[in-house]
Amino acid sequence: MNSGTITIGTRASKLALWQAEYIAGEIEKRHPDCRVELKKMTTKGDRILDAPLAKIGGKGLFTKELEQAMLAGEIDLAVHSLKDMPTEVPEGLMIGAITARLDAGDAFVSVRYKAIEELPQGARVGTSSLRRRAQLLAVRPDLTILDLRGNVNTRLAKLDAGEFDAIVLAAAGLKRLGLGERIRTILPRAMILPAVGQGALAIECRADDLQVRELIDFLCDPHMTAAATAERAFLRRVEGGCQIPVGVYAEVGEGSMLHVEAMIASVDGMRVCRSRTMGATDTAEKLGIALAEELLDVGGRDILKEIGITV
Ligand SMILES: NCc1[nH]cc(CCC(=O)O)c1CC(=O)O
Repeated sequence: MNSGTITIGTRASKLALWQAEYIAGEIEKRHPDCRVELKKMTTKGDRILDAPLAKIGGKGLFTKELEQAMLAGEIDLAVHSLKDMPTEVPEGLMIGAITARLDAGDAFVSVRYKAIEELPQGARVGTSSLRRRAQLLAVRPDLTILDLRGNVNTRLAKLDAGEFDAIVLAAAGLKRLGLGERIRTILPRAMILPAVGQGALAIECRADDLQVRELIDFLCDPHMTAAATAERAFLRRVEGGCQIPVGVYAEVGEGSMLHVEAMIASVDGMRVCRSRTMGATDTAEKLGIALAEELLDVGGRDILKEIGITV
């Protein structure tokens, strides 16, 4: 940060830009004498568009280049979708703030059909997420799940071109882009548990940059921070990324208790291990780990072993 100017690094997709501009606007509103600049960057996840993320492998596909630029001092902040952030943050960096979620849910989007129940036998549903695939197949084993990658606008264009009968996307991304009217239904959490951190933004900064840390502190949502702590602890314990079919959702409810719900499924949706727990918000990390242990013990470990992950 030089003379009141902060540089935010961002991916160049419409959604990433919207998110970075939103955070830049919030910072400037809160700190009128601070100027925020955006620096567009490309990540590995942006360059490889023809393969499912689970097949590309590796963690931090959407974050690594931004993190390297931050460590090199070229940018001061990176704004990410929390769900794109690996559970381990590189040495020297930290998540300085986690915002409230816009919407944690997954959206059912279709030209012809209003809801998943209306889809005919064998209907073609587009998603490259193993989590969505498994949970869709668990309730509708007849569906044909087809790979669908690309940014939100590309995915909608493929749906509109008739490649799919329906697609499933994060509701938050659609809403942020002003495409909320494309959502036919939000899939209920009883059917589809979201990805870790879905719908929330993470603002990453250098751990030793106290000035910037203080500047962004107002963006922290305490309830979401507790929820994210539990969700990310769960994911860390099951060694997950976008490579495995896991879903988890935490929320601070009545009496300030943190409720956590999670699932591990086989890729074909035939087996789903699902459970929930609750406790005080300051035990978020423990709750997430305990839930992971429970699910591993009731079948999750075997499911992960089949896809080559030993925990
Ligand atoms: N996987 C890519 C990605 N990362 C964040 C979002 C949406 C916004 C969010 O979840 O906060 C999306 C698109 C999607 O899953 O449909």
